[in-house]
Amino acid sequence: MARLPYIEAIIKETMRRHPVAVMLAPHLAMEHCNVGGYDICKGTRVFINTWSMGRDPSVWDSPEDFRPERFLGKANIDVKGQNFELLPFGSGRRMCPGYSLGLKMIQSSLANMLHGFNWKLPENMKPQDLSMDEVYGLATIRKFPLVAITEPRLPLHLY
Ligand code: HEM
Repeated sequence: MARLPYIEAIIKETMRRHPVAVMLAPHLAMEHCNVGGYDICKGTRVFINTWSMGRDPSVWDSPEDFRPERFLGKANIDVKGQNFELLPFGSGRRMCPGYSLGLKMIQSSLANMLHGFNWKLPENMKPQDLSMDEVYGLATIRKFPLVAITEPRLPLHLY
């Protein structure tokens, strides 16, 4: 995967715009603390809204644009809980313990799907017609299923 930086950038950009968990699991402040100038009292239940963070114009340039290139050459912005502007797996002791497996599965599936097939939208449909609306829930899913046409791009004996 280290040699497929654009695939990695697509996944980061997707997780910024469409995080699987819009709201991270509730966390409880064990002690009084101050985060970014905000006092958080002991016992406060804290909700992290990754959806809003990914669309914050004070953090992201043109946040509504889907632009994987924003992550190229910026290896310092990662999804592993150290860059607080992008927390699709949470952060700290309660962050997702399956993040490495999850990332590898998404990266290899996407790379294989793009390597093995040409993808296009159904006839007459333009990319801008594609609804990217979501349904809020424990995990965020598309409001309207994606319909795409695939055709093999490799010799048939390889499938
Ligand atoms: C792309 C795939 C995945 C995403 C986006 C994801 C996302 C998350 C998020 C956002 C949390 C909450 C973190 C927090 O509140 O700080 C979480 C927790 C958790 N995830 Fe994942 N996850 C993924 C895959 C997996 C996989 C593959 C496993 C197991 C094999 C897994 C197991 C868990 C467990 C056990 C927790 C609870 C951790 C705790 O509360 O201490 N996840 N995940």
